[in-house]
Formats: sequence, C-alpha cells, structure tokens
Amino acid sequence: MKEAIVVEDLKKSFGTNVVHDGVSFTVYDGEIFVVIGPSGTGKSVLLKQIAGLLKPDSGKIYVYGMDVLNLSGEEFIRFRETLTYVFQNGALFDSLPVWYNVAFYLVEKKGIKEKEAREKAKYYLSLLGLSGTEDLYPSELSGGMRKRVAVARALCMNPRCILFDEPTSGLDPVMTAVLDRLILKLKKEFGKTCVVVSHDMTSAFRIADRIAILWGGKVVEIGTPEEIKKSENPVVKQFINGEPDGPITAMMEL
Ligand SMILES: Nc1ncnc2c1ncn2[C@@H]1O[C@H](COP(=O)(O)OP(=O)(O)OP(=O)(O)O)[C@@H](O)[C@H]1O
Repeated sequence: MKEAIVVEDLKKSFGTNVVHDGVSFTVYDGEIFVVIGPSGTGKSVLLKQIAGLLKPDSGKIYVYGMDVLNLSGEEFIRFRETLTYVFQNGALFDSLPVWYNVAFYLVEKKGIKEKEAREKAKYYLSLLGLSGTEDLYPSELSGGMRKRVAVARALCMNPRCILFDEPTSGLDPVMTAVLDRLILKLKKEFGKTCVVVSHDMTSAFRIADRIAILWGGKVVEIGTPEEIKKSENPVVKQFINGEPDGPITAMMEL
C-alpha cells in the first residue's frame, strides 16, 4: 500500500500544556482514516500540523513523500494542491458569494477566468446538493450548508487528500449521514484520501477504514472499526461506549 501521510514522533506543547508527546501513524493512499479522542486531546492541532499551518516542536510529517516541515518553493505549491483542509467552521469569506468562495483558489491563485471558475464551482456545489446557492452569501446559509460549501471549495482544488476537522459537528443525524455518504463517495468514486477528525462514534464506524484514538499525547489504539470495537484498552472502551466513569474522566478529575 502506498503511503499518503506519515507522522513520526510528533511533539507539540503550548507553554506547559503538552498536547502531543510522540504521535506516530501512517495513512495510506485512498483510505478514510478517522482520528477520534476526547475534547482537547489535540486532534485539530494534529490536522493543522499535517496541513503545514502549525509547526510541531519536533518530529516529522511527510505527505506523499513531501517533507511538510521543509518544503521548497516549488514543492510548497505541489503540497498546496495535494492536500486541503476543511476547517471546523467552514472558514468561508462572508463578503463573497458562495460560488466565489468555492472557486477562490482557481481565480485568485490559478488565474482561471471567472466564467470557467464559476462553472466548476457550480459543478462541485451540485455534487453536494447545493445547486442554486451560487449567488447567495454565507450568512444566508444554514450551518450544514456552510460546511458543504467548504467541502465543495476543497474539492474544487482537486486535491489527492482532504483533511476534515469535525465535518459533522453541530449537524442533525440526517445531515451527518449525508456528509458521511459524501466522504465515502470521495473515496470510492474519486479515489481521495480522507483524514477525518470526529467525536461521533456512529459516524466514525460508518466511514472509517481505520481509526486512531488520541489520548494523553499519543495514539493509544489504531485499527479497523472491528478491531477498535474489540479493544480492551480502558480509554478506548470508555470513549466508544460514552461511559461517564473511567480513565478519561479520572484524568480530568471530574
Ligand atoms: N494556538 C494555540 N495556542 C495555545 N494553545 C492551543 C492552541 N491551539 C490549541 N491549543 C491547545 O491545545 C490543546 C488541543 O487543542 P485541539 O483544538 O487540538 O483539541 P481537540 O482534540 O481538537 O478538541 P475538540 O475535540 O474539543 O475540538 C488544547 O488544550 C488547546 O487549548
């Protein structure tokens, strides 16, 4: 199997707050890799480091062989086109219409003419069930629609790998299932590699090829959904069963 993302012994602290204390894992090309773990364990920080938005204190990150912490000028452009990050809140530009949000990279960075870029945006919006929203502004959309616009924007860049930061948080169960189906479609029909940060076990078990569980600064378990369900690790058991008592809450002194 071809390696898409390799994370080696990643360490990251903010002052005295040790977030990552030796995180290592590999994501393979074309798989859906879900990262779960209690709130505050550093899932978003992990994605930001993979996306090159935040520097770790030490460790290595490779994306399709590119050394993310030492990208040369040309490689930086290739990296930007290989991997995109879908922010938790969508991070849309409120002053720009939906279609321009989606086509932003094509117009502003690739110099594609507005007419052509708009057509592309329209196509990706239609894939996400958002036909007819092209000329609306983000403030006119629901939370679920904004999240889907953010996914359309990522797809418009045609990356090989997409990082999703809690794509289903705040969505109702039906919209969660729609987004899950979309992520599965990205893998099956478009061959994308997807890394998804989630809290939602139902969603994680539905979409993941493999799941990594982050806790105490490390990956404490990694495996297929079936392997995770059978895990004897007390942290994993408490998290996937949503139990109030166990090592996670003991650590939080609740
Ligand atoms: N820029 C920053 N400066 C200082 N501390 C930060 C910064 N970003 C994140 N942190 C801290 O790093 C830790 C991990 O944050 P992160 O957002 O990655 O957690 P998470 O696992 O994604 O949580 P949640 O599931 O609640 O979104 C937290 O303690 C947070 O306060």
